[in-house]
Amino acid sequence: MPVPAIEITNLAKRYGEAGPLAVNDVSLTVESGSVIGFLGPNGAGKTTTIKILAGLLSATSGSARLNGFHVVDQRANAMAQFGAVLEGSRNVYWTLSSWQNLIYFGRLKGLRKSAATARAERLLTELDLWERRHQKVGGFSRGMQQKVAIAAALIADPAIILLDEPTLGLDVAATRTVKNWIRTLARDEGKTILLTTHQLDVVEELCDRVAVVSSGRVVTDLPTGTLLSQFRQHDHYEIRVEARAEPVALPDGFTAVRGDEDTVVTGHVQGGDELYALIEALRGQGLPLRSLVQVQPSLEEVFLSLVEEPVHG
Ligand SMILES: Nc1ncnc2c1ncn2[C@@H]1O[C@H](COP(=O)(O)OP(=O)(O)OP(=O)(O)O)[C@@H](O)[C@H]1O
Repeated sequence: MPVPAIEITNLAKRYGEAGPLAVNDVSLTVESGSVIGFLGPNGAGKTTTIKILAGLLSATSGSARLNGFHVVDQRANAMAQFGAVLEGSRNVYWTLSSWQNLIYFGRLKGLRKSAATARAERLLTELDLWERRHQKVGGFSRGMQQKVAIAAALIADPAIILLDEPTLGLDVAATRTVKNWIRTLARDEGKTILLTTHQLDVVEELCDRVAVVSSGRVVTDLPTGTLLSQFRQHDHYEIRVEARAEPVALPDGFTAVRGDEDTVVTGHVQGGDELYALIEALRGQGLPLRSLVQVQPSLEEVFLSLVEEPVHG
């Protein structure tokens, strides 16, 4: 069997002597070339796990390996396997330019000057930062800073990429750039990517698989499609009709909230017949239809229901 890119075995982490377990017996195997979403509510233990993988924190018990190398016992080899962008950290130096940052991190990762230069040139060009390569990163927008941070993580062309909230705080265009880039790294370059996010679209578009952690434990580990389809069986609709003074008569299970202009009808619809029946009921009352949207659950709602009742494949 090929060596997994990431292998976490019974990992636990307690901050301080008597603190709670931030990570509580996490085991996870990620095969080479896949993109895994490492998801969970705030405080679930995602960042702590990633910091242990990145050698920035020591585990209380259990082990982690990157391409077979133990992150503590074979530290130098393990550290050469990955690049990381950590949440809430300054991953690059703001007083340096993007060019200086990339050369610095390239040299730190053991690249020769010529290799670092060639790689930095390629990364900055791909990310559309070449023209501004000599400007200080501190003056860049959040999206550009994030692009530089990702480029710095990729400078030594690592096989494994750890991304903690890679699109947090980015605008639509920067999010699209980062997502496209992650997709290219995975599909065209065969990188293994572990990412955390609270954005459902990022999971849907990028992740082959999703592991959900809650209170330091993995509660679900499934292919993305399988997991998301579990939450799409009961389709939730939001229908806006013109607001009227008289109450709206609705089939069982639907609620209507009247606003100034629209009345918003919400509820779960089991199949097309029920949806038609609802629309007919509204039409029968002479209520002009303004809009109809299928509302997808947020990741937070998915997490909440998983914590209450884990889904298994
Ligand atoms: N340096 C620290 N000292 C003490 N407790 C900590 C420390 N860092 C994190 N924790 C605690 O460990 C638990 C897990 O935190 P962690 O940051 O790993 O969660 P997370 O899943 O990444 O959350 P988020 O989605 O909010 O980033 C939380 O209860 C947090 O308060």
